[in-house]
Amino acid sequence: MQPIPETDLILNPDNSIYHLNLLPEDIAETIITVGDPDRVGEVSKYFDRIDLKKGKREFITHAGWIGNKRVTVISTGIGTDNIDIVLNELDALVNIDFETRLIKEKLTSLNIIRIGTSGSLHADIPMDSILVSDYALGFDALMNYYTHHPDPIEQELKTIVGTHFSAIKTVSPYLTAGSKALIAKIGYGLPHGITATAPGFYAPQGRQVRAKNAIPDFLNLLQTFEYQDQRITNLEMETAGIYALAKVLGHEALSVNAILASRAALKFSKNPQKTVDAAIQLVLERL
Ligand SMILES: O=P(O)(O)O[C@H]1O[C@H](CO)[C@@H](O)[C@H]1O
Ligand SMILES: O=c1cc[nH]c(=O)[nH]1
Repeated sequence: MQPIPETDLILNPDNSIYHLNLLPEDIAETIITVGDPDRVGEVSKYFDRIDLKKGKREFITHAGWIGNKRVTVISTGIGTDNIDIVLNELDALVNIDFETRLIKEKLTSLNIIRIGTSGSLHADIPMDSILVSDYALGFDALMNYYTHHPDPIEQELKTIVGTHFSAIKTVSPYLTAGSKALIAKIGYGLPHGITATAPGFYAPQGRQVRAKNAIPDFLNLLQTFEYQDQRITNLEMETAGIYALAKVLGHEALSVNAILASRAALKFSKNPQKTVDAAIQLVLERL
């Protein structure tokens, strides 16, 4: 095995990983990701003890303890381009020996739980609810750059989805399941479905402010997808990248969505912080 060159695995002068600015001993095996850097403190304020605060750019990390469980919370910023960085660097922190630059013989599988905000596509998933992503469907380009192998159920759903969205010539959506173990442990009793991950917030989520949409019926296409007991429930910007890269790298991943927008009712939450806080408390209680 050849050592990974310093152009591919970049370490800072203090041996921390390039963007996250973290050392291997800084992270726990349970990682909560949030998009907004300000949400990191909203999670860690519930820790019994915080023993690490670090950051660089939009990647803010707090680590600490809930009872005798060590937990890390890290912000990803917006979009799957940032997820590429966060997932690869978290994986490197546990699975690459920074001294030898070799992949470790014994690999560690992290539990990665996103607490994000999202918009619901259906009237029966109201604003201010909390939803868990059984699957994530990426309309972004990230996974075109990685070798990945959908399992038979993912492949079947991906094919049906591809047919449903075949009018959109420029994208080939990718689909990955969330961790069954984490869904059972943390997602029980919550509304659930396929989360669509968009490469933007406005036209890529069917919004129109001034710039005109090239795919005017995109929202309707999302809302009308149905296959067996699955439908596309909500829209956000990171989950598909997390689910797909976590699977490629051998980690367990779950996305918990605080629903702030109801695209069916054309309404946005009047108290988003309360809903986000409810999602944070729910996840921490079930960890
Ligand atoms: O609240 P976060 O986690 O950032 O998630 C959602 O909010 C952002 C857009 O406002 C996107 O990142 C989207 O995925
Ligand atoms: O509608 C929404 C709400 C939050 N975040 C998104 O990406 N979309």
